[in-house]
Amino acid sequence: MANVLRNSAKFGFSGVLSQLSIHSRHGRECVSPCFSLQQRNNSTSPKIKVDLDSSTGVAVLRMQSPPVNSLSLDFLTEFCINLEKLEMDRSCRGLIITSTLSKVFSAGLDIMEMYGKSPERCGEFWKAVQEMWLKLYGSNMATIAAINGSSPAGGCLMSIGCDYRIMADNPRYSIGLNETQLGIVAPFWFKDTLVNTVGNRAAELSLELGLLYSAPDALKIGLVDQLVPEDQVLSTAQDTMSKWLAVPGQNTLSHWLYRVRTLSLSHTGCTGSEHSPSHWLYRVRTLSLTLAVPGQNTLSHTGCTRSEHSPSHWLYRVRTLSLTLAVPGQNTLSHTGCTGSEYSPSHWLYRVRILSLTLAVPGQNTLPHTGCTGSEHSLSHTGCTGSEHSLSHWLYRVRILSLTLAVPGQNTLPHTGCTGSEHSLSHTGCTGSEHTLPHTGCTGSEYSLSHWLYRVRTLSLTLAVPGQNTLSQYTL
Ligand SMILES: CCCCCC/C=C\CC(=O)SCCNC(=O)CCNC(=O)[C@H](O)C(C)(C)COP(=O)(O)OP(=O)(O)OC[C@H]1O[C@@H](n2cnc3c(N)ncnc32)[C@H](O)[C@@H]1OP(=O)(O)O
Repeated sequence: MANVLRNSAKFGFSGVLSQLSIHSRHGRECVSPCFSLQQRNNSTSPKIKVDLDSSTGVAVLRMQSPPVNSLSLDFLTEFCINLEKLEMDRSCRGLIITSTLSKVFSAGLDIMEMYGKSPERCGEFWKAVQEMWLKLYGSNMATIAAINGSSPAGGCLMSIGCDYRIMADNPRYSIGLNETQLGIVAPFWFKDTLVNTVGNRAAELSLELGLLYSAPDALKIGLVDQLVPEDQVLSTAQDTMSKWLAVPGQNTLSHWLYRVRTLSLSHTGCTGSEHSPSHWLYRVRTLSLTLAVPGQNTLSHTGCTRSEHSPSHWLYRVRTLSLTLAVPGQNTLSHTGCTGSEYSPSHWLYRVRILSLTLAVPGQNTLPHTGCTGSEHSLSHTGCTGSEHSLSHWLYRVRILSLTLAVPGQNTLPHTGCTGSEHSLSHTGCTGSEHTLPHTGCTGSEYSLSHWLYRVRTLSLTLAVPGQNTLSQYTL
């Protein structure tokens, strides 16, 4: 195994990656996802077995592809077809995913798919990986991963694509997104899903170091929700599922409202070729940026229908949408002007993303605004000088600053042109009535920094709700 992995890295994952991303963006469009899935399923013996209990509405999907349930194109195709069938079967409300193999849930993406293959095949493969995640994470069924063995990389992605994870209490089993250890950069949606599961810091550490966690450690960081003796993994999943299915409207509210963080736009009623995952995964960012622009956050952008207009739906959804996805569709490394060693994947890809998120003030957070030049590799591209260049200073401050700036109508970077006093709140450069404080109804002692740093965070979140972004509606 080690040889396979070493060879894979040696023969150029980066080349494969670039081939794949090019192909994904320009590849042929998929007329019907279902049709294309069926077309490319060439396997003979089933790698997936599904049993649906019509009395409970719960299906158990068993992965049975020795030796390690690696996610090959055939495997993924079969997996997606089965998922799609269950999704369309209204009697099925819950899905449990498990493995028939001893010791392994899934070894993740099939390494053999990742070198020595034609660009077309790589494109198909990568599309299938995305489809697997989109279908799973976007499922209307309650989903539980019954992890009865090791689950590295893509296996972990599959697990965190589910609503709940029960793992065999065996310290020899491991789980995690270890791609970095293989010289592969986990795509942003792997990262987002991990962040949703374990939080920012744990995800950052995990991805930068490519960590695999033993079952007990995985429980500690929240990567799995429960450990049970190996022979009870499935029965516990079945018991747990009944709790999920007992939640009123489980297929809608509780399930969706909290999960849409990453997938939000696939939920927006788009049809036809727009379903093509590669298309979506790359475009969603740009589209969502639009949604995050104050004054343009209208529902019509998302194709939502009446029932989706319910406030609770939107309050949760748009809030996370605008924060999470308020990433300029272009905050890739090329925009930051990074070169050479700065591409070091584990460090930059994960950190820059956070940084650029911070700078994601709609409409104004483009680097051209910051007048960046050569030195833009550092955080100085925000135009700040002197001691502000210190990295730790910026990484922590900019985050707060940008929240402040995210207040509609006041979040203009051109306003910043900060000088001297920019360490104070006046660094937004606002004057007179533009001062943010009068807008928010704050007075006197409320101007104090600590007050602001903590309050503005909440305020700006609130303001990101479409149609309600008016300060007058809030009594502070
Ligand atoms: C396309 C570019 C985009 C990249 C973005 C996403 C990137 C990556 C996501 C991934 O999922 S990459 C895959 C990462 N997977 C791993 O690191 C897991 C590696 N495997 C293991 O750690 C172990 O095999 C195991 C799962 C813990 C099981 O251990 P066990 O001791 O039971 O079995 P082994 O002897 O190691 O393996 C048996 C047999 O299976 C082959 N194999 C294992 N993993 C894979 C795999 N991922 N793909 C293909 N084949 C795999 C292994 O070579 C052995 O084969 P033989 O030597 O018996 O022929």
